[in-house]
Amino acid sequence: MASSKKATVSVSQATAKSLPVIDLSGFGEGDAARDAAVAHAMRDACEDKGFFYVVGHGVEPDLVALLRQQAEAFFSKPLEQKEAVSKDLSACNRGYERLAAQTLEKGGSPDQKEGYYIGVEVPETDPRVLAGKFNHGPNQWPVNMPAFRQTADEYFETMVAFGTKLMQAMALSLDLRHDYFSGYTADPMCTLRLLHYPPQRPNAEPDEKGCGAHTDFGGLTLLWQDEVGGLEVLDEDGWVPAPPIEGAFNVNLGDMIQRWTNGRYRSTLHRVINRSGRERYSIPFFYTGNPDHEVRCIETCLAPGETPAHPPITVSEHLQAMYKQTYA
Ligand SMILES: O=C(O)CCC(=O)C(=O)O
Ligand SMILES: [Fe+2]
Repeated sequence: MASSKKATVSVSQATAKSLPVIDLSGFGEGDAARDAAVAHAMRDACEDKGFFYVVGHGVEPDLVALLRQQAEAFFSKPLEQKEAVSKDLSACNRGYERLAAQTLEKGGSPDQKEGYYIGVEVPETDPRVLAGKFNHGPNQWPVNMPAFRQTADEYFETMVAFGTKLMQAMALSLDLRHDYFSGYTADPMCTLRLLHYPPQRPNAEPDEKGCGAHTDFGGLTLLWQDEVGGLEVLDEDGWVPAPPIEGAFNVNLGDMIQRWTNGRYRSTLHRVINRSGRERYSIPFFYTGNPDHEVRCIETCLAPGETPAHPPITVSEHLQAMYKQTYA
């Protein structure tokens, strides 16, 4: 990727020591030394903050731009049209979530963002839906926006492949076989979320944010953010910016990975404050894995004599517990 060199330079200036850039190009293509180098960089990043940038991921910039365009077109519609595909109408958390519907920071003000959730398309007649399986079901799609659905579907598929590759790199980083997570990456139930943040209001409550301080629930989050900025990550010295780098994704680990690695790999607090005075768009993709897969403390994450801090749990059980906490 032509932009990766330039990108590496700009982040080291922007966020000082905080967030590394990992170049995924060539990973998993038969060059053991290259794979080891990626795994090594990933281990350092995951043990530190679990927050890093990825370039060389192979996601086409045009695809991202198209989805960003579709997101803006949808969020620009009148509220009644957006509410016609409200998440409240879905039994599996798909569709539109209005401004201030979520409060990610415990005890904080509601988040100044609106969103749209898309998941794996599972028809109403599927036995898993009939059995009431958590978060399984059909998506909702806005009417008269065929490109919205088409682009989201294509993006979803691309991001599943990207996330699967990162899980292979993570396995190597933990001194495991590259396919250690294959049960988790088989039929993953991921969530694509389109987000729109209006500019921070001048008369806002002092604690008001686009997205309150939180850690992500699940596995990997692969975040594309536009050029506006506003994402911040908590570090030893306080909140540090995680500014956009053209062509790079922000990747961070969720609580489930922290649990899986017995705390060796980190899920870190982050938040968004859109101080730019402009509209901000971002597209997080939550790679949460196979819902039935068992998350059991990884053996290479236990020091001699150490015992797991948590009992085994399935991906689905973990996610349900987390959803209950934020939407309670
Ligand atoms: O919009 C962003 O930059 C971050 C969003 C986020 O942290 C989340 O959706 O979990
Ligand atoms: Fe997040």
